[in-house]
Amino acid sequence: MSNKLKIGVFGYGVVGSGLAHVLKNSKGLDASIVKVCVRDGEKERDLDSAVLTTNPDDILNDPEINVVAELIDDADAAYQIVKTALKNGKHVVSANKKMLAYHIEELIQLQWQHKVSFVYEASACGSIPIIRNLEEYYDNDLLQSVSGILNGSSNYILTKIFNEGLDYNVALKQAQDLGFAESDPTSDVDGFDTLYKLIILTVHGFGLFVHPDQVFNFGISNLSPKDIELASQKGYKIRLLGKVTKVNGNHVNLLVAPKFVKPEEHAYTVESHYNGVLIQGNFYDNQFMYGKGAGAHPTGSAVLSDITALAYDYKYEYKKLKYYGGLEYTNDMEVEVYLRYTNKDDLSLFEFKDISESLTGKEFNYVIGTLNLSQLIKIRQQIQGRDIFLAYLGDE
Ligand SMILES: NC(=O)C1=CN([C@@H]2O[C@H](COP(=O)(O)OP(=O)(O)OC[C@H]3O[C@@H](n4cnc5c(N)ncnc54)[C@H](OP(=O)(O)O)[C@@H]3O)[C@@H](O)[C@H]2O)C=CC1
Ligand SMILES: N[C@@H](CC=O)C(=O)O
Repeated sequence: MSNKLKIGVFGYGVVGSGLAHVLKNSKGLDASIVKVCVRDGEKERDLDSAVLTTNPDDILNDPEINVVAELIDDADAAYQIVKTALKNGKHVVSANKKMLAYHIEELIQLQWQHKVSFVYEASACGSIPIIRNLEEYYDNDLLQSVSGILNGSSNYILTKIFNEGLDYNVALKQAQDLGFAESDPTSDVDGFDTLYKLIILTVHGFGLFVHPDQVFNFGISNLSPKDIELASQKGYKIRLLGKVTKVNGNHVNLLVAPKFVKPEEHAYTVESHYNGVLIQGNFYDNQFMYGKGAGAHPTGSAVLSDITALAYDYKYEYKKLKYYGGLEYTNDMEVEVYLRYTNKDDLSLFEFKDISESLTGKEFNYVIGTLNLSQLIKIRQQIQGRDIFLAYLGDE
């Protein structure tokens, strides 16, 4: 892009203010924030009132603004903003994984149609440049799986519980106060945030659009001290993982669930709000990326990196979509799971093919066994609200 970057920012919360801070502290980029649109014009902010607005059109219809940074916590409003910005010929940077998970296919088409760039590195794994790497380096057929800890808040909570014995709700409150959690933190703890990120990584890693409803996701909100005790006795930690795997060469599966993690696995070492992504491929085997997955400055840095890329006319090429299509989604996969349940009738919902370990007691019942993921998808509405906890075993 030959022109100076004139940025219109939507949102001045954790990420928006983080971007302003890192931009102020980075030299050599000819870019400035000329307008910031927020929801509440009355809030106290460290911003010149001349740049502040509550009217989206002040950015979307300003011909001087050539880059829109969409950093708000409302996915529906974000979708409208991003669509209009692209249609108005503006380059767009976004951090909004929920919006992307539901609308990425349409927004990719729109950016092509209007010949602008749409980049969103901050939407997956905070400061880890995973999307750019999937685009540029893992741009061939060798990639077999991408898995890991994609959510900083849940990892922060699990670390605090395991390492310090902190109460779940206290740890969650800390994650919120530190700016790691989503405005609705159920997205973090119930695995939706991980799911949205995994969907984005699947587009870039495997060239496949998967609707969030197709994927089984389970979170950590039902975790009990008994689960932690059992995992610890076996020498495991519990971590919330997202995993996309190529199956039998022409299918792809996505899974989001807590996992019993062994000391020799990469995820075992990932603590606090850090994320860790394991990339597995033919011939190169395992590669691991690690970094801060949430918070103002790590995420602001990822947004700044996208803005800098725009200065060099960077666009995602979506090579996997264009040249490696043909993969289909499947949930027909065997998984080994740990299921802890309170009500004995709940066990009958699960069609275990074999059970390797079980315990039935007054207050604590569990089984470890194998079942098919497609069966879990079928019963996912039924298991909601029940006092059960589920974690998978097997490879990370
Ligand atoms: N926090 C993090 O670590 C990370 C967050 N993200 C993503 O970044 C985005 C922003 O998150 P975060 O900064 O934490 O959220 P915050 O809640 O801290 O800030 C949200 C901001 O959006 C503004 N806003 C909400 N709706 C509108 C609207 N319709 N028009 C204009 N402004 C609006 C709010 O305005 P007001 O201040 O007036 O309320 C606020 O400034 C989300 O999509 C999130 O998922 C991605 C990676 C990491
Ligand atoms: N709430 C998210 C923020 C970054 O994506 C997380 O905790 O990872």
